[in-house]
Amino acid sequence: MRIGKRSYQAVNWHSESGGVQWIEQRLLPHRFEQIVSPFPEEVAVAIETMQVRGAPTIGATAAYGLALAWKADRSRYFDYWVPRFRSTRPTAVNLFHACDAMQQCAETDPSNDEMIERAEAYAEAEVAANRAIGAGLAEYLAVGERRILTHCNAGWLAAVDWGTATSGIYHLAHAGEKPFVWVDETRPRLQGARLTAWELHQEGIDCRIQADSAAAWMMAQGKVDAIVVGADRIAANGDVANKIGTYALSLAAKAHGVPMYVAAPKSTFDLGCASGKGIPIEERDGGEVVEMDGVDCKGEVQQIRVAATGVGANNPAFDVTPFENITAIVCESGVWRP
Ligand SMILES: CSC[C@@H](O)[C@@H](O)C(=O)COP(=O)(O)O
Repeated sequence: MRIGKRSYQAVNWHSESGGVQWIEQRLLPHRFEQIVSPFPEEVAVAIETMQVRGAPTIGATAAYGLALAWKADRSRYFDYWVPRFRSTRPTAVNLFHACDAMQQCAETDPSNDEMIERAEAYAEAEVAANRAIGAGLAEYLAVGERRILTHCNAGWLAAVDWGTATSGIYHLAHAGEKPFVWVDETRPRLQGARLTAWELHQEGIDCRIQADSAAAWMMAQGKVDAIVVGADRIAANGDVANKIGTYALSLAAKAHGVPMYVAAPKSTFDLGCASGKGIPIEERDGGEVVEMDGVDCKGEVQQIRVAATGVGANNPAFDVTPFENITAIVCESGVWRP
């Protein structure tokens, strides 16, 4: 999608250098920087430290990283590199599907180029899926549901390109409609305020950031026509793991009769997981809750602490929304009603 007049993807193969290129998402929206690396360990660290994040982007980045590992260190591929990438983050199942796909390819003893082609095919399939999801979603949202609330960043930064939740919004805008988006800031890492609002702004889409705790009140006042979120893992019964706060949104949506759509590619489904009870939820450092960074009046990045020193913080990164709170799950092959 666009930044200014140029199109970018969140992660891609950088053929000039034979490495992986990604957007350093922790610097956004204040600084735009792309990193290129030929080292699989640096790619694994980029996933762990959330330089890249969002379920489909995590999967594609791991696929590229494993193509690099095949080239750099083939003898340790199965025993070290595949487990190394699988350990980078626990909740988004796309990561595990990508590792499985690259492992299967490696078992056929391919050339380095074939492994890179496999990773590219993996990433391209995600982009095609997201585009198709958007076309399906746009049909729903075009029927009067134009004040859309979204949570976290399920945009193109999270999904290589197009986004999952945002894809429908972009399709509507490209068709000349004028969607409006309430962007939940998404505590504690603020993916909504930092990333989604920036993405939408770059695409010229009207949006407004709000505190997560404002969402239910906006629904109570009839100012939200639909909620669209992404997912990190969808269990076989339709329970959906997504960014912390999604479950609370679903309760408010149900109470106010607001439709809640989940937009996700098939790579986010985990049919081996019977229900949300089996989904591993990432626990992150409490520092993310009590510390913040941003730019000061001179444009320099500063970190501040908002709570008393020595007070601990609880930081579950995801929650599970039960299927009965979800109106529909839109994926590339159609619409599923849990
Ligand atoms: C299209 S991505 C959907 C989800 O991955 C997204 O909503 C989300 O929860 C991302 O979490 P993050 O911790 O930023 O990787």
